[in-house]
Amino acid sequence: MSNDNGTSAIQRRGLMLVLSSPSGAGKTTLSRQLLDNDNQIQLSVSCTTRQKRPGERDGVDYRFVDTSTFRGMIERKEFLEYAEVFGNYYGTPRAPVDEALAAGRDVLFDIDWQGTQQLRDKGRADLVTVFILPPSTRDLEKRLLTRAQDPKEIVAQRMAKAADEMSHWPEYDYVLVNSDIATSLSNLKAILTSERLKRERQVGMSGFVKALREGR
Ligand SMILES: Nc1ncnc2c1ncn2[C@@H]1O[C@H](COP(=O)(O)OP(=O)(O)OP(=O)(O)O)[C@@H](O)[C@H]1O
Ligand SMILES: Nc1nc2c(ncn2[C@@H]2O[C@H](COP(=O)(O)O)[C@@H](O)[C@H]2O)c(=O)[nH]1
Repeated sequence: MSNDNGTSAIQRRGLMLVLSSPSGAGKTTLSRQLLDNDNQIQLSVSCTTRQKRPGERDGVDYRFVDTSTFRGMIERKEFLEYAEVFGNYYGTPRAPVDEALAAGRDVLFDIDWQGTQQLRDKGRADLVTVFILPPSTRDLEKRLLTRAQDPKEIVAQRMAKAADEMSHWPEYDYVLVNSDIATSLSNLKAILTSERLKRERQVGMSGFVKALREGR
């Protein structure tokens, strides 16, 4: 695994980049753009019991499962975290995350504050958390309506929860106000780059410096 500061083949530990926000602030949009721009990070595909939206693909956007399948996965401890959000279950399958991190790859999570708290409670050293805020409540509602993928009553339900969800912003390492998507993407990439360059994540650095000091 190489890092991004010009030194190649220096091994580093993978990190877990978590994005949370009130529904409609732009997590999914930002995640897709980040994944398109960065080949060292992969999406954690969650399981959910909610209905598939038009255009969503099973196994790509989510794994769509029924409630009894989800409960079975809880019992078998197959989730790294799970929560009930807007009346449906959502959970992060554990195995793909463990595999990616072990291979030194980064994992991107689009999960709510409850799931983030569970990961934090497990003391995951590789956690980097980002909360995304909309520029205004009006913009948030406009985004949910123009996304045009949920019925009006679902949009109203999500708007009713937004204030509660936004109260969790101080629990996160970074906070972005997603006004302009290009600026937000650039800020997110800056966070990722800085976090990757942290000394403790560059586990191959000691060997590299040793070789340098020996004149190799
Ligand atoms: N900076 C932005 N400016 C204008 N529109 C945006 C911006 N970011 C996202 N959007 C639009 O807002 C809508 C909601 O975005 P998105 O689906 O990414 O939100 P989300 O936070 O993932 O929501 P959810 O939690 O419901 O999955 C989409 O139609 C998207 O194109
Ligand atoms: N705790 C978890 N929350 C999750 C997970 N996957 C998605 N989510 C969050 O649910 C809401 C609603 O998502 P939507 O796709 O129905 O709009 C949103 O806040 C997601 O971040 C998960 O695995 N665990």
